[in-house]
Amino acid sequence: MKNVTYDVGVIGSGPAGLAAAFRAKGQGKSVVIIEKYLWGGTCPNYGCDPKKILMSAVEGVTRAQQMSKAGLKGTLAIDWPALMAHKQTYVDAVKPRKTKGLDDADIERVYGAAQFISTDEVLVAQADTTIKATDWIIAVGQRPSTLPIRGAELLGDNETFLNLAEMPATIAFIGAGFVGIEFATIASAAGAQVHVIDRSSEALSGFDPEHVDDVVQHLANDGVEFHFGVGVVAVTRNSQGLQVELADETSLQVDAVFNAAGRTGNADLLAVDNANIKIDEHGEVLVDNYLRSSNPHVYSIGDVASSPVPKIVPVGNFEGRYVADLLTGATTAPISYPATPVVVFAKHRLAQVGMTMAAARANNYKIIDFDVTDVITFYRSLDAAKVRVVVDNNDVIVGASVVADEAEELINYFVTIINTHRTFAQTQANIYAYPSLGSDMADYYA
Ligand SMILES: Cc1cc2nc3c(=O)[nH]c(=O)nc-3n(C[C@H](O)[C@H](O)[C@H](O)COP(=O)(O)OP(=O)(O)OC[C@H]3O[C@@H](n4cnc5c(N)ncnc54)[C@H](O)[C@@H]3O)c2cc1C
Ligand SMILES: NC(=O)c1ccc[n+]([C@@H]2O[C@H](COP(=O)([O-])OP(=O)(O)OC[C@H]3O[C@@H](n4cnc5c(N)ncnc54)[C@H](O)[C@@H]3O)[C@@H](O)[C@H]2O)c1
Repeated sequence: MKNVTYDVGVIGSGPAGLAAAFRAKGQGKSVVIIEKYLWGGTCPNYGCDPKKILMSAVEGVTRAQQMSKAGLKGTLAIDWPALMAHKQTYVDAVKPRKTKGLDDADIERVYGAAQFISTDEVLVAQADTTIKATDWIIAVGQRPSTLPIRGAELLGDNETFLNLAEMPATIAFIGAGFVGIEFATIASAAGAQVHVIDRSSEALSGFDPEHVDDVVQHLANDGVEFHFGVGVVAVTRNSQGLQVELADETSLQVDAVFNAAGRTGNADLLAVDNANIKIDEHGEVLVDNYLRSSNPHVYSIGDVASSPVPKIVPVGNFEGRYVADLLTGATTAPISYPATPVVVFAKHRLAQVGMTMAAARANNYKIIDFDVTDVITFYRSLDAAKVRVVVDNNDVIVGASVVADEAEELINYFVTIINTHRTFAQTQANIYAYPSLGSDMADYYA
């Protein structure tokens, strides 16, 4: 058994863990990082990045469909195996790139599942190693929640969907959250007949309901069938494939079913009791506003931290850098998050940042609607685009929601506007390239 000691130990090599490791090492700490599965974690291997690559083909098909009314002839179709091969070239390069980056930075890597054996020590049995660290950072992410239904073992998840060799003819997604809506978009564009089932009455909770309706309607127009307000009771195999039994006593016959019903933290697998670390019933580490757990030398960041912020890559990065700065004394302040944009990569993207529309209504803030369909960027590709903005009592922009082909880019302008506390008039202080998403903003209030 090998016994080693470091200043900082990081468990999990996803976006959060890597950000912490590089920052702590860059500030002079000795650092070890432990990974039990794929170096780089969820996002680049079986999350955001492969999804966004598959989405490129969807974007191409969508743009061609829109332009078929305006001078573009012919139809485009997704060649799934070829698209998957393209995706895989990206994913295959992740591990060598991440491990080389760690090696070049002189950050020690250990492969295997970590478990705490005392308040400052971890065992990685697969590597026959125990590791002591002055401070530990838990960045072990989340896994798909297990659905409490009969036949749960027949369901695929985000990883199996993003590795499908062939697109099944009919698919059901359980859950109309981020994963269900994004994967339904991809599967539908690739030719599958798609069902989305959600026990709640609407998709994408937390987003502006009217903009969510637009996203759902765009998908429904393409033939995606939504089943809201009904749970799944069981999934069973029969001679034609899989049968999904719904709580309203109807059933669906499909070729594949995917669990998109939420995720649960991985901290329950870390033997946290041995280190006096408290976790909640969702497998997430309870943290204070320094991201410190109940053990003062153990911190938690990214998806597995029980913090009130979206579980997305840029938040994990931000938290990783913050905790490293805390450990090196570069900061002593509690964590404070800037405006954080979230995006649903549906057929027409839905993005929001800052104050939600629900909070705006509760605060009696003004909500301004812009139908920007006729503004040059959206007009040229016949995109039905909408922007909704919240301003406070001083006309300062404090929130925005966008449904548009390029919402994930447009929302970034609002990130800067909100972080710099600008009014609409003050956004005219910048000159943006014309015509572009930036210059379009002048038209919003022209
Ligand atoms: C399908 C999908 C699409 C997504 N799309 C987006 C998107 O478009 N934009 C966005 O911002 N976010 C997206 N996300 C969310 C994003 O992937 C996560 O927020 C991000 O990966 C979290 O980073 P993390 O470092 O906290 O955890 P992870 O990336 O999950 O990394 C945790 C790592 O810890 C390892 N680990 C777990 N337990 C142990 C252990 N005991 N010992 C050692 N290692 C361990 C895991 O193997 C994993 O590699 C998506 C997620 C999914 C599932
Ligand atoms: N674009 C992005 O940034 C992106 C993309 C994918 C995932 N993510 C991250 O991953 C997390 C998980 O995403 P997700 O879509 O799995 O979860 P989610 O929480 O966004 O949505 C889960 C949905 O499943 C429904 N549901 C739960 N249990 C159910 C049941 N038994 N039967 C039917 N419906 C049920 C819920 O009502 C909800 O609508 C997100 O919170 C997000 O942070 C982000």
